[in-house]
Amino acid sequence: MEVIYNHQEVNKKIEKGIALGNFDGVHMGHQKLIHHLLQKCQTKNLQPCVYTFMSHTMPVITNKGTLQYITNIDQKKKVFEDLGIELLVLDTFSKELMALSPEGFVEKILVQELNCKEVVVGFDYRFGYKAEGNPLLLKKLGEKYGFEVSIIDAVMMENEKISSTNIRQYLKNGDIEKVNLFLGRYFSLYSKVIHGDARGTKLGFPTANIFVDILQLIPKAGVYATLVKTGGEIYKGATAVGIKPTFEGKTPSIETFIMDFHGNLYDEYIEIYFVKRLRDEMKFDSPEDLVRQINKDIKEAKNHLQYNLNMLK
Ligand SMILES: Cc1cc2nc3c(=O)[nH]c(=O)nc-3n(C[C@H](O)[C@H](O)[C@H](O)COP(=O)(O)O)c2cc1C
Ligand SMILES: Nc1ncnc2c1ncn2[C@@H]1O[C@H](COP(=O)(O)OP(=O)(O)O)[C@@H](O)[C@H]1O
Repeated sequence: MEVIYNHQEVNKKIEKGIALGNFDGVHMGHQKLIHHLLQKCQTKNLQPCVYTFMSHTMPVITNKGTLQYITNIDQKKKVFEDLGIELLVLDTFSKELMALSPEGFVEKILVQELNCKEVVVGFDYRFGYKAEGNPLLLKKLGEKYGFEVSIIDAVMMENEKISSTNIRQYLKNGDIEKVNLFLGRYFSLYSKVIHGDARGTKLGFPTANIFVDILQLIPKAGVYATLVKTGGEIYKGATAVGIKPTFEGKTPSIETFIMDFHGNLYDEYIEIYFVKRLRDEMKFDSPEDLVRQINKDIKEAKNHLQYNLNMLK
């Protein structure tokens, strides 16, 4: 899959089918949309492309601060590539772009720059100045400029609409199983191993602490059964999310004891897949009490994970 960071660098000669949206999470609804696009592209011999922005557009449009994301750019790239997208355009949501009317966006970006012959969007897609354009307008503009538009309905699961907003709420509540159901894969964090307080080894449980971008949405504080990918291998893990109240911690950290692993992970990138929430984070009276509980957590995590190890590629 080719990744381009500026619409001006796209090869205009190639006719494309394009999926439009923010795609945070690349959840089951997004995946349905992508599958629809791939089918259309195959029938019409078009290059399947996703056109999206480096950062979410809504906080910029509504001027409401920032929005934490479910999937970072690296993860989005991987999921789109795995789905079969051939070109990913990660454009900058610039002032010029923002100022384009809905028709201006269609004419300048979709038609002139991207050579678009097919567009697929979700039912709630908005575009153009102040997000004034909707899917019906896009359909009309498609007739004028010569491309077909498909509008994909919300995908439902357990009587609920799958949406990035719902997934964000479930993550905040620690309902990781619902998050995983809606994503159609395990929620994961992909980041670099950093130094912690160097206490883990002394306690008998070294933990790989990862760097967390303030824009990354993380699951509710607590202990989780996780799978950990490092060096191409997958291990079982027990991950603590929180401030370590036992040690009067203040800043949130994410740290993982990796089972059957020995080695140095500092500065390596690891991916942590959240499988099940085990308990809330607690303040223990002594480090010994914490260690007793960590032993129990590891046993419990192991039990939950024994059938899940093969679920990851
Ligand atoms: C499975 C597991 C569960 C944990 N649960 C708690 C907890 O409930 N409360 C707490 O204060 N710290 C908890 N911790 C975090 C430990 O306090 C932490 O691993 C230790 O302080 C080492 O930190 P360091 O890596 O920064 O040196 C947990 C760690 C693990 C691996
Ligand atoms: N089984 C393991 N699980 C997690 N980290 C391990 C393991 N074995 C060795 N390590 C290494 O030990 C480091 C954690 O040691 P720890 O004493 O907790 O220090 P820190 O506070 O810097 O995280 C990890 O970053 C990793 O490099």
